[in-house]
Amino acid sequence: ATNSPNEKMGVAVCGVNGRGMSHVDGFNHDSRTFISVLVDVDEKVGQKQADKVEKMQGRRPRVVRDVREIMESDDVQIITCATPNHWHALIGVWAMQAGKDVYIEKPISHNIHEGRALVAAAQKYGRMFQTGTQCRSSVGVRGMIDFVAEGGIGEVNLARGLCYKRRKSIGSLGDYEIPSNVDFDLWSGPATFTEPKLTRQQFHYDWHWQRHYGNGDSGNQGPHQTDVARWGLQLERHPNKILTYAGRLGYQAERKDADYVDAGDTANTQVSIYDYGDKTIVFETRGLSVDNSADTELNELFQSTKGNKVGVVFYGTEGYAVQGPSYEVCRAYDRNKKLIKEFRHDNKQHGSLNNVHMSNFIDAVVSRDASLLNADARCGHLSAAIAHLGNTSYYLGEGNRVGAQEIEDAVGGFASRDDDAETLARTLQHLRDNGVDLSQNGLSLGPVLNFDPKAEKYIDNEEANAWIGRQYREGFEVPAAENV
Ligand SMILES: NC(=O)C1=CN([C@@H]2O[C@H](COP(=O)(O)OP(=O)(O)OC[C@H]3O[C@@H](n4cnc5c(N)ncnc54)[C@H](OP(=O)(O)O)[C@@H]3O)[C@@H](O)[C@H]2O)C=CC1
Ligand SMILES: O=C1CO[C@H](CO)[C@@H](O)[C@@H]1O
Repeated sequence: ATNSPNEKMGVAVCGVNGRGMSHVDGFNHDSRTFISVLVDVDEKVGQKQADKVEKMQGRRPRVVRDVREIMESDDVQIITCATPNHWHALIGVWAMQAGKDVYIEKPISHNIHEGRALVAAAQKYGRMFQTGTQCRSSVGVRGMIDFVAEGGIGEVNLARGLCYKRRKSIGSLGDYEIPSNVDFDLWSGPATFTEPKLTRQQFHYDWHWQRHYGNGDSGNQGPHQTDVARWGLQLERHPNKILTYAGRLGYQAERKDADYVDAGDTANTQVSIYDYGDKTIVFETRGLSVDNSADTELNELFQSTKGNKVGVVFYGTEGYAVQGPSYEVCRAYDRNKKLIKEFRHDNKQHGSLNNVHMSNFIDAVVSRDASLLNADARCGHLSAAIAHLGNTSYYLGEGNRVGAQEIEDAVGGFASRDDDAETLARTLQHLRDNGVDLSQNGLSLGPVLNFDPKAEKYIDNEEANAWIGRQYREGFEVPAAENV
């Protein structure tokens, strides 16, 4: 390691309004790298954050708006991406084609086609690729996963991921002015323009809840937890069958206006069931309040009846293992829910999770050994795909607002290791607790999707296959895996 910027590897961070500054922290913290460029389509955001980086490392990074400008730069060896989701894959593919190593935020893709392209590009160009799922570098999570693998809670065939995270309405659907500093053409990139162009009040962050750019909370918070679920169940593949019931509900009650239309179009309440043959993952998203909910067992396992619950529960024949509520702490319980073991990532002792995950990536970059990576492209692809598969079932059934009985019948006929009727009953109770009138605004039921994990296509379902990719704008096409 050296203190001379010239002898360190230069890092360009793309998208620095929020998460990108954690990338800055992580790479600034590692003595092998320095921040050479900030890329942001909002020049003002880029300059403001460059002031901070200059104070941090004593050298001002260049600020550019268009990521294409840095592909040939000699002071850029690594490109990281914390832009909105619809840009992740294209930046990743372009960077790897240009010979850069990449650190890409979760979900690494906006759709399955993009995840495939990233996996292929990393392989073809021999680049190091780390996914921003930092739980993979948590000593606590790893300890729990090892414990589960050694049979610590018996045989395990079911994991439940939870994103119970309060998300208020993002404001009414409208026609809003694009902030003057933003180059909207560039911001949109691979996403075709909508008409009107901007339909949400807050430009930043709330794109997560518009499917054109984001993937809802199942694709935002979700990939952290589905990744842990997949890891613990040792599932290095896609599922065979998927079923979702979901809706964007409760905002009329929240706003006390029966006609209120929120600008988001991703589900804020969603249960997706993934059948992997011998194992099941269930992922539950709840954006309405879960305070004092009727989820007796989950309340016990998370040791709380209040606030958000973000984590994973593994159900074993001899007990339970739980990641959450933080990424640092995991616990194992016996069948009577008596605590038997705790696993911790101690930020003081082990280093902050964020930084450790980035240093793991830098280790691989320096040694050119991809086997060191805690979350490579395929890992990121499989976990992001879980969100895309579940959302596709929702989008295809959206708006049918079927009754509870119809959902119960559908989940009853679906091969699952979960008590599906109980999960449905809890979900319905949760909605009632939040003032949702289920006779008017019920959940929608998606079709069962049969998926070919090898071909990465839905079986005999062209409507679903249309969601594998998207219509790209000219100049912003994410190539097919075969053409990267
Ligand atoms: N691993 C983790 O724990 C976390 C991961 N994330 C992930 O990070 C990503 C960003 O989230 P967040 O920071 O909250 O979102 P924000 O909307 O706050 O920030 C995104 C930034 O990216 C900029 N941007 C948009 N397009 C481009 C582009 N083509 N090139 C360069 N910059 C661009 C935006 O510009 P403009 O200023 O014009 O809007 C904005 O500054 C998400 O994908 C999210 O999933 C987020 C939080 C935690
Ligand atoms: O990864 C993430 C975890 O939490 C953040 C804050 O809610 C999310 O927005 C984010 O994208």
